[in-house]
Amino acid sequence: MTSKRRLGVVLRFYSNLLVVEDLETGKQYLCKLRGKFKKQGIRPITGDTVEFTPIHGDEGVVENILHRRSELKKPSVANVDQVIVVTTLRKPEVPLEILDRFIVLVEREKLPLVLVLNKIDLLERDEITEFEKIYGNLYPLVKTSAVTKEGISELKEYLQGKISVFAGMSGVGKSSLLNAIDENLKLRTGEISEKLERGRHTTTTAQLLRVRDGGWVVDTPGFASLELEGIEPEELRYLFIEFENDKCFFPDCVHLDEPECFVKMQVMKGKLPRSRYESYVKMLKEIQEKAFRKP
Ligand SMILES: Nc1nc2c(ncn2[C@@H]2O[C@H](COP(=O)(O)OP(=O)(O)OP(=O)(O)O)[C@@H](O)[C@H]2O)c(=O)[nH]1
Ligand SMILES: [Zn+2]
Repeated sequence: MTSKRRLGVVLRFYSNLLVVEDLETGKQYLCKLRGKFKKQGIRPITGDTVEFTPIHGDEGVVENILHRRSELKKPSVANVDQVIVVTTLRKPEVPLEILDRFIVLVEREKLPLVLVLNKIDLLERDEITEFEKIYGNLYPLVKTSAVTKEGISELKEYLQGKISVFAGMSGVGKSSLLNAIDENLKLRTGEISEKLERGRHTTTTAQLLRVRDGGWVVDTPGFASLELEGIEPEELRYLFIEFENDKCFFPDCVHLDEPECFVKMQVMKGKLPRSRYESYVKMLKEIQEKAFRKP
């Protein structure tokens, strides 16, 4: 029996066992951890790339964790490549301020963002155009309908070869989009986990689901809490990526009441969307108030 080490991605956990997908063959292995991990106090998390040795059949042992490119805390997933922020303008009408909050939180994690405007089957042409005017130049924007399937293949292309987290307010259609992308997504947990689920093991951590045409999606939405916890008042302006913060008269300008503020001038001239600026001001005031209330 050959026991060559292979590279895999951690899909999910069952107490002390983990399911690893071979990066080359796509085959899934139920793995144990080498004892050294416990001694060293290190544990792989969902999304980690690991070196593992197949033992027999579909079992293996994890030998090493490779360098983590990124680590999201809620849900706890390593190596997330991008966040897909889904929003809608009707049913529900997601306030732009809520969308901007999602964007700020993703920017804070320094993760690439793809914006999805879903339920376009419910929208008039000019509603879409207006939305595009604000966000079209900031982020890749995919317009979709889980009902008519418009934009689904474009969205699939963004998922190719990447680990993606979906985010967005309740009811915008995150699950519906995943179903439209791959109708087996919810079921595709592999034979290994079926075997386990018949036992009493359950998985409590986030899981990666394999997308049929390539890529993985995290099974739990990201950024469930829209708290701006930990963001400094001086930091917020950099999370609005279109603000040209270095052009104001005062270098530390936070674009509120300072004179000769370039950002406010741009809003006045219509070169910067008012809604984005208003979201910024609301969030800034909220952060400032919290900072003030701190003992
Ligand atoms: N008209 C229309 N309805 C849609 C579309 N996508 C989803 N819906 C409907 O919107 C409702 C909510 O969709 P879900 O996929 O459950 O939304 P979600 O974002 O996963 O919601 P949470 O699980 O609460 O976070 C369902 O009734 C869907 O059928 C769409 O593109 N067009
Ligand atoms: Zn300014």
